[in-house]
Amino acid sequence: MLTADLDDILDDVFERVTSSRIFKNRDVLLPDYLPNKLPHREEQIRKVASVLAQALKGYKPNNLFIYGLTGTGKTAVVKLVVKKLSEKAVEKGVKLKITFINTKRDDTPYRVLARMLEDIGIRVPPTGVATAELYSRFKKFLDKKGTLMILVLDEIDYHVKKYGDDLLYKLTRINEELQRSKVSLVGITNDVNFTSWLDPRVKSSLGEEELVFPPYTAEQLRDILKDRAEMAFVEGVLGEGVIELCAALAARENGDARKALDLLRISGEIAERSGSSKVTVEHVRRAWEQMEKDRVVEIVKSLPLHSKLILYSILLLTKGGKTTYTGEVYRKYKELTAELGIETLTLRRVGDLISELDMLGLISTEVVSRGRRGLTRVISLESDPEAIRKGLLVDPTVAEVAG
Ligand SMILES: Nc1ncnc2c1ncn2[C@@H]1O[C@H](COP(=O)(O)OP(=O)(O)OP(=O)(O)O)[C@@H](O)[C@H]1O
Repeated sequence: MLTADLDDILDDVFERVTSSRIFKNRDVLLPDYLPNKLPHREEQIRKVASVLAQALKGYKPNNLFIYGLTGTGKTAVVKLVVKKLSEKAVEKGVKLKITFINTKRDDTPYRVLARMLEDIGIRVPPTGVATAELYSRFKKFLDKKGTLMILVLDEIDYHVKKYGDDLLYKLTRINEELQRSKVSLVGITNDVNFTSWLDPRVKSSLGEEELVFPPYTAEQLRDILKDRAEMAFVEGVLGEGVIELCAALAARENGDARKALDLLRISGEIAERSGSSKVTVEHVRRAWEQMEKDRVVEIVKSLPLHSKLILYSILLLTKGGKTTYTGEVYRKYKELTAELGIETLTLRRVGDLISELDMLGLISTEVVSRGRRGLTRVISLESDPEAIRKGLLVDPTVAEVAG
């Protein structure tokens, strides 16, 4: 390609984005944007605020445990409340330190402790100090400050599943070892079974106060989307039924506001790329399809190797919309493992992995009778073959057999 062509293309793209006829401010639809208003979360805001407001009187707030499915506004509510709370604390001259840590991003005990130290102004090298040492430094320096700390641990299940509840145990006991400071914990998770990972003492201490965030209904999502759409889109570009369709589709997916907002944003992006002056329900349908494909790619990428090889066998055997069955899949899978020179799982284990692929919605299976030869499962592909292929080929081992 000539450089001039490239310049033309980029100029065209930049021009289109900067002079968008669709978006006024696309960023307000991104997941990290924190709106000033959270419709249909008044009750949760009130509860979080009333627990944490004790800090303004100089008392240690009770620990708080928050549970709710993904996209139900847990992070947004807590962030909004702590933002206002720290403003109030400054206004009232109350010593309060609020630290927010996402333990999916800062997942190791080292990183969590390092972040806590950094937040009270102590620099920590990225590695090389024992975590026990970090913990005692934290206690020492926090106590020197004589302050109240609210420590929010978002997506706490990631940390606990990987590293156990040691750190959480220490943190729930920390006040017994502090003289002049106090720490309150706010744990957030979207995993219903999270507390089964916890020692009963940690569970009861973290859950001094508990709060559940219910999924949003389609009507509630509509209100949320309307508010954000006003800030995000140029007036009048949203076609009839766009918000309603986004809300209805996301309501079906466990009332997930993040998904609803993503859907609205991607619909706008598709409208923009296709040079349309309006966002229509057709753009929403295309955006939904694209999100579904992206979801499939992500699920496939995260499968273990043997599941990928089984799925790849199914992909080959169901070309052109055909169906296949367990015995045939097992033969193909055996060929692949032989070609790679790796162990072959038993037929029984492969049968289990096929059931898992079914549960993930990637394939569908139906048990049929083959007369005297017993039962077998008829297998067909349930998700987009291209998306499955794309997810599989990211794995170099699968790419090797795919030639
Ligand atoms: N009531 C609401 N009003 C406006 N926006 C909302 C509301 N609830 C959630 N959102 C938005 O939806 C997105 C997801 O919300 P949030 O991150 O708070 O969900 P979450 O429950 O913490 O999800 P996860 O468990 O996946 O972390 C964010 O962009 C947030 O601003």
